[in-house]
Amino acid sequence: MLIHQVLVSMLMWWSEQNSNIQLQTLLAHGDMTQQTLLSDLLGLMDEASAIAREYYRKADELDVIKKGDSTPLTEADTALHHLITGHLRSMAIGLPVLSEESNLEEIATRHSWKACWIIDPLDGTKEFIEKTDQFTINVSLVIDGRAELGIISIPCLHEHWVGIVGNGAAIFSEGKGLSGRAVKTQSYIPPNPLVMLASHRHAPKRVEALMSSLTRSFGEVHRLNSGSAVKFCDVVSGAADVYPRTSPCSEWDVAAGDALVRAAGGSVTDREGHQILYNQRESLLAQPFVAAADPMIDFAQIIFAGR
Ligand SMILES: Nc1ncnc2c1ncn2[C@@H]1O[C@H](COP(=O)(O)O)[C@@H](OP(=O)(O)O)[C@H]1O
Ligand SMILES: [Mg+2]
Repeated sequence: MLIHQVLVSMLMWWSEQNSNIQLQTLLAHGDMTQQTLLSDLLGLMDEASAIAREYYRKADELDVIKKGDSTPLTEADTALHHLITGHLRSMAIGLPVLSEESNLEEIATRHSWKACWIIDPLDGTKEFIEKTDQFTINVSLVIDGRAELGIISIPCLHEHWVGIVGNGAAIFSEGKGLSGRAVKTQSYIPPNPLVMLASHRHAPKRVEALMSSLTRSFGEVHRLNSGSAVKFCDVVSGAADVYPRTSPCSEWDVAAGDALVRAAGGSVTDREGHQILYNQRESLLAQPFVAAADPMIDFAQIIFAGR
């Protein structure tokens, strides 16, 4: 075998043995493998992304409703919610779904769920309405409170970013099935400037406070703005080193990115440096967290100590 063929097959973690024990146990119930699961999910995300783009083309004409937390809702959010929840519920592993657009009745028993899908059918609805291209579709599989699998689809790039904790992460192009390219996070190398992610909507004071705590440890800190869960993909791609979040968001905004970044070799922790648990509390609002490309740096301590 040629060296490059050996390298390519080594990088294709998704065609190898699934070493995520939690996922293995769950898939055994549905007689599924990691490959059949991913192939099914990529087909679903192809369809969802195409529908998202159709709505995006006519975004100026969509009715926008303000929700309780004052975030917007469009017909696109609702259509994607129905498509994705319907498909996930019908899969052989038969798991419940917690979606940003679920009604209270659908998730009334959520605390008794050992495993579930947590999804945001359209993350970055404001970006969608304002046509910045930076909206995503987030799907995560949570087992015993931990995000084990995450997919962030970016319809405007025709890409699906996928991670399974313990196995790896990869980028799959739309319509190309399982022929993807593996990705790993990169270590921070001093004295390079540290790149910190934020959104242009986040309160300036909050962003400045985060930047100054990082400046004390790293010297030069650059800010990169991205909308929605694209920020997690930026951590994985090497475009940024760290994504600290103290502004409000919900568990469906975080879980897929959490699994993706950890699967790619990075870290995602709460302010105490602990792994994030999902669907465990009364509130579905996410706690402050930090996602980082280099897991050897204790960003939680640097950012949150003394706050
Ligand atoms: N006041 C608030 N409460 C809860 N979540 C909020 C919020 N303001 C913004 N968000 C969340 O932040 C997401 C956008 O993140 P960012 O500002 O980093 O791009 C929104 O995703 P949706 O568009 O899915 O609602 C929304 O869920
Ligand atoms: Mg969202």
